[in-house]
Amino acid sequence: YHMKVSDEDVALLLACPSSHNISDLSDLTFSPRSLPHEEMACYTLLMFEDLGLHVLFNIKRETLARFILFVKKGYRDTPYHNWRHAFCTVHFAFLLIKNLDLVKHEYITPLECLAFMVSCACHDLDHRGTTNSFQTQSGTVLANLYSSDGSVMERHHFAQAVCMLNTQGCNILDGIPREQYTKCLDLIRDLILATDLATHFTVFKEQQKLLVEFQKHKEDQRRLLLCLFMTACDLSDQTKDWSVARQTANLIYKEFFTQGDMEKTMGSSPSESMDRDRAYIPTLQIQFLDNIVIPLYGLISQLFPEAECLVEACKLNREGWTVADTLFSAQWDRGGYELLSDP
Ligand SMILES: Cc1nc2ccc(C(=O)NCC(C)C)cc2n2c(-c3cc(OC(C)(C)C)ccc3Cl)nnc12
Ligand SMILES: [Mg+2]
Ligand SMILES: [Zn+2]
Repeated sequence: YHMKVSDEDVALLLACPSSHNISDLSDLTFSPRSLPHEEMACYTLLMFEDLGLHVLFNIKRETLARFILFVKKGYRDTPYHNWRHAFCTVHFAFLLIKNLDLVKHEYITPLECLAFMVSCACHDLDHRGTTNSFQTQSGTVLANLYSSDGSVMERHHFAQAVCMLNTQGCNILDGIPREQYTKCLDLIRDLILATDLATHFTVFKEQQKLLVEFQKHKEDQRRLLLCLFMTACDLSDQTKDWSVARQTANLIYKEFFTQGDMEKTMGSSPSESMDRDRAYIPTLQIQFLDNIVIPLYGLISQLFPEAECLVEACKLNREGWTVADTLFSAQWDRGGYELLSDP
């Protein structure tokens, strides 16, 4: 298992020349999907260092580099839930921390900042491109392990994160005093579990109460805010321009339809979103934006006015889908699906 990341890989990453400097990446509109695949590990290292986390928690640069490379290898080559998605998620956390000045204004503590960045990197580790209900319905090993507690995939992602941290030479938390280490791991667990869509709705009601008057000194309120930020990071492609939002939908439905095909072969009938013969993507995306994405960034922008541009970007993408809808329905019977693929 250890041979997955060689000392040469680590040395290469430590010497990584980056074509942009980190300030180019710090704007809320910057799209991390525009960066070359082979530079993502390097930018992950640079983001952690830019936040000064290695100094605060005396993390050796070599340990951080090895951890990042292990996390990168911990993702499978699925259309959407891959290392690039994890990188985009970490990048958006970086954007929130920098642009909302979260640590400076004491919305989160430095330890919470570290847990937030690590949770984003690890939040979809070893994803197979299938949903929680697919695990349970097809009785996978992961379902046997976790289905009694729900959030099957998210519990697996957390278990994988713990496994990474316990790998020799990768434990970026081993420089932290015992009681802070436990608190950090507990927070990583909550933050990764927060990315289960099924629990999002219940928690979101709680988070809306935060709006009334947010008390920074209350740890449970900061934890709710961090869970809100986790879903915002997970969905951050929706805050970029139309070409990114459309391409992401393309990748997600590639995964969904593959799962639907598998479910058909297994004799069970897939839900509409998973069924390539029934799903109409523009309508599904407009519903997703209206029901989940826009309310989420809307709540964040009520707490942080500087995040208003994120809501505007999501609304523009919603417009994109209404235009696609008119185009699609005009061409739909003639296989308008190709419209989704890149020109
Ligand atoms: C563009 C976009 N469309 C989506 C459309 C539908 C769904 C979906 O899961 N529908 C239910 C199933 C049973 C059919 C998710 C979508 N999605 C996500 C996403 C969000 C997640 O959960 C949080 C982060 C908590 C919201 C968790 C996983 C994913 Cl893939 N990310 N981007 C998207
Ligand atoms: Mg996930
Ligand atoms: Zn994700």
